Amino acid sequence: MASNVTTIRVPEGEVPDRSGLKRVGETVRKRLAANKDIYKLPTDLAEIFALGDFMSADECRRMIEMIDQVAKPSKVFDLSYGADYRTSYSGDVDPADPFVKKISRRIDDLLGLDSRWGETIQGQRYLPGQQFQAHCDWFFTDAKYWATEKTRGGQRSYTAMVFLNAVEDGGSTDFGHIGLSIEPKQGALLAWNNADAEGVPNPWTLHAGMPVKAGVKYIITKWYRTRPWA
Ligand SMILES: O=C(O)CCC(=O)C(=O)O
Ligand SMILES: [Fe+2]
Repeated sequence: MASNVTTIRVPEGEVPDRSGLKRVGETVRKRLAANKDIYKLPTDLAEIFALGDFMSADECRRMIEMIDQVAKPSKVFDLSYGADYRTSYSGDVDPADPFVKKISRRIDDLLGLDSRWGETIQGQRYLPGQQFQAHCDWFFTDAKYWATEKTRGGQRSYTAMVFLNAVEDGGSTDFGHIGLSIEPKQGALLAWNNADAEGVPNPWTLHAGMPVKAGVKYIITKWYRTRPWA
């Protein structure tokens, strides 16, 4: 079962939501190129961007408290993954909460994306030994869940993630095929295009939340679709 964990299944034939993926990529590329605080990670294999101090220490602490209130064992979309695949605890922070709304809008604004395309922000907590093994955030359009997901916003285009604390040891976000490892830094945002410039889901975006060795790791993630999410 665990053997398919790192298998890359590139969609064959027609690529669902290709024009949407291409459009989102162009929108964000243009938007971030005009932002001098943005750092583009040094690779041509995927578009990955970083921004320090996206959230203040106070905002991070407040979000961590909210995550502790909603965190339950994490789920994965593809049930064929093994049991140790995503061992973190996660939960949606209240999308109606004014503070969550503020952070959510700030992410939309940074990327230049329509808030309607964004999923609810998900919080995630990793204790020592917990991890999110290598995966891509885009949906496998040959999987069962796609029948539902295609009607509720379609393919995932962009991912935005914020590290809410520095981790004592471990817990980096690793893009294994590209050879990039990003250490958690409080308030820092990472965002990447899950597709390539042509609108095809990009297997180079394979990434993992590496096991926490000491301390605890908190993050929030916001995934964007190609059409309004519902
Ligand atoms: O925890 C991490 O560093 C990665 C999280 C992740 O891949 C996700 O939320 O999609
Ligand atoms: Fe991910």
